[in-house]
Amino acid sequence: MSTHYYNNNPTSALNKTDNVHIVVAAGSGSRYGGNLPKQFCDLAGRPLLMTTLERLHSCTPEWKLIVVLSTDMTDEWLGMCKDNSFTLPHIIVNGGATRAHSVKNALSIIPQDSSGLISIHDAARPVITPSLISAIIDGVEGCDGALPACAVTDSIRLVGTDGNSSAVDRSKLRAVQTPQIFPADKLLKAYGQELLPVFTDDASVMEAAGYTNLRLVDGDPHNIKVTNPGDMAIAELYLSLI
Ligand SMILES: Nc1ccn([C@@H]2O[C@H](COP(=O)(O)OP(=O)(O)OP(=O)(O)O)[C@@H](O)[C@H]2O)c(=O)n1
Ligand SMILES: C[C@](O)(CO)[C@H](O)COP(=O)(O)O
Repeated sequence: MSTHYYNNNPTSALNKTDNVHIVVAAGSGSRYGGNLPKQFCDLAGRPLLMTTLERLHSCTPEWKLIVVLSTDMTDEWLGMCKDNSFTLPHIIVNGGATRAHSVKNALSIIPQDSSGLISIHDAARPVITPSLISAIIDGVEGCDGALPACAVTDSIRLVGTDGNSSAVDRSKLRAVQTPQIFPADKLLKAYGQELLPVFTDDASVMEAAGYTNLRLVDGDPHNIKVTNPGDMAIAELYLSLI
């Protein structure tokens, strides 16, 4: 796996006490569609990923940034950075077959004796705010990790294999967002296990490894994941409001 230190000095890239944001941006954006993965599509005049990175950095300027990119998009991303005079230092790591594998690749460059915090954030969630990040960081204290979650506002039905469905008590459900933040030592251990398709987020990886003391903090309904066509316009609107 190659590692690219964008606008940074590789010898001073990561120390064991560093706090790190891992921004996963190696997906193909199949639900969003189009020729370019959504994280490189235009949001307010430049590639979405730049907004995500800048907002994370402005909330936590001392945290290091790792960006996970598919190998076939790395040169294109570097070109976009040049074209947009985007100079924020970040380390680029190759993506994996699934989101979880992309995270694992990023973790492979973190010092194994790291004592910092690691945040994992979807590139596709550009409307991240300082107050949400602060609440999650505060939430990690004394826990195995902290993650933002929102109450579900639609009614929910569970669909069986026979096509029948039944109502579910939505008061017990939460929709989970990112960033999800964990002590590095625990996260590194958790990602040592075999990665299963059911691991759709990092909290599920931690839980499967026995780290069940996970604190849910109030999520932000504006912190949407750009997933389907139309979501970009909503994200742009939300950015203009916050
Ligand atoms: N192999 C993968 C798959 C996803 N991601 C990242 O994980 C985040 C959440 O995934 P999702 O929104 O599902 O993105 P895609 O996988 O690109 O979308 P789709 O499922 O529609 O193809 C995104 O920022 C995406 O780039 C990643 O880094 N590596
Ligand atoms: C990590 C996540 O954004 C939390 O809601 C979500 O699980 C990602 O799912 P996706 O299918 O990879 O978009």
